[in-house]
Amino acid sequence: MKVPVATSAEMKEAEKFPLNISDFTNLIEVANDDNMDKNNNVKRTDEYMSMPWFGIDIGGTLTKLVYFEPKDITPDEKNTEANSLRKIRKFLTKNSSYGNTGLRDTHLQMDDVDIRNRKGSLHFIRFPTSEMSSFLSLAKSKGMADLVTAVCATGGGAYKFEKDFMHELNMKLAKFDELDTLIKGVLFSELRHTTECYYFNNARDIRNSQKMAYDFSRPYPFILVNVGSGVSLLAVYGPNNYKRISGTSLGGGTFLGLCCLLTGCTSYEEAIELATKGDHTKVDKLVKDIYGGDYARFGLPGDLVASSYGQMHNKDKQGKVSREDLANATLVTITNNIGSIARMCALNEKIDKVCSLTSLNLMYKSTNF
Ligand SMILES: Nc1ncnc2c1ncn2[C@@H]1O[C@H](COP(=O)(O)OP(=O)(O)OP(=O)(O)O)[C@@H](O)[C@H]1O
Ligand SMILES: CC(C)(CO)[C@@H](O)C(=O)NCCC(=O)O
Repeated sequence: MKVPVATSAEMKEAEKFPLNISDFTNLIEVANDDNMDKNNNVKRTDEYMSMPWFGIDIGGTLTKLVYFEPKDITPDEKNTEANSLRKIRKFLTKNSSYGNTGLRDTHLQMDDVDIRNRKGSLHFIRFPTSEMSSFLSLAKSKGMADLVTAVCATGGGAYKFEKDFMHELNMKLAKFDELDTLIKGVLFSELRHTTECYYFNNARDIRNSQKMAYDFSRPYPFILVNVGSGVSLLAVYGPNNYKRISGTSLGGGTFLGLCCLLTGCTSYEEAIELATKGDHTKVDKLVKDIYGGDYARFGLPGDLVASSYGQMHNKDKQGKVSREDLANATLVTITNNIGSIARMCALNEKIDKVCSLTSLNLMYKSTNF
């Protein structure tokens, strides 16, 4: 595969940009007929939109719903507010679970957010995409269809489920590209100085390393690694200037799928719990298992994984590993592989900043409406 490489002009251009609030005034996109082309792709973003404000990111594994709760409602507004709108606001903000599988991540809530001259809170709700039909039924029973005729949507599911939204809720999906949205989401949360962007100092000795805030005030250029079900790698040169440079199908979905197969676990939470307790060195073949120590000539330390799952061809060893070890090895395999690809991309692009974004620790990537 040919990997596109940044020209020196592109690199120079990229370095000029500091992070700038004016880039994000279009965060609330407007979903209405005038604003969408015949395929419901959004054309313009500069109009007023009536409440409620929602955005939905329908991914291959998880659907993420973001809801803006206005906190500056005037008494007048309260009086004229539709009863159904008030009910929906209460339903979403007073509960933390919805139906059988919907959950609100209260720890991710963003308060005192200014959007389109309104002050309020952003609430983040998620459910498995496989439960889309239950979500549509719930949304219908709560009267969503009476209040909203179009909702801004991203992720592959915005395309896949477009007809279902129309059929079940009579609701249009105003579609935004998932990678455009991803970048806006990253820059939006960074602007709020929430130190969502961090790194580990002394990362080689992870048990003694500390989590440090990363100063993202002059971000460009950077490589963005989006670990969803699959993985996309982007080279970002400016708020509206990026390219998708690579991808891999070995992502979060692979971790979860392999873990379920290998350990019999049935949920992501269980898979992560197991992985946290296990030891991958019982499963993998390390450099020292092959060399008896380091492979010094090429700088490969003895503790480096030489071959993922490399001990598992041996029946005796298979009998000695636990479910925890297998889950840990799966996590290490997937994350090491993503790390290697990210490093290769960074070298190719001559970019020294790599930012990884992942639901594996439940960060939300899109804050688009
Ligand atoms: N509660 C959860 N249930 C399922 N997977 C989870 C959960 N929490 C984190 N994950 C991990 O996050 C991954 C999904 O990440 P994300 O939501 O970013 O992807 P997606 O948007 O569904 O996929 P894609 O962008 O590839 O379409 C899963 O594959 C899994 O590894
Ligand atoms: C298909 C998407 C973009 C959907 O989010 C993602 O899952 C992905 O980037 N997968 C990896 C595809 C590849 O091998 O490049």
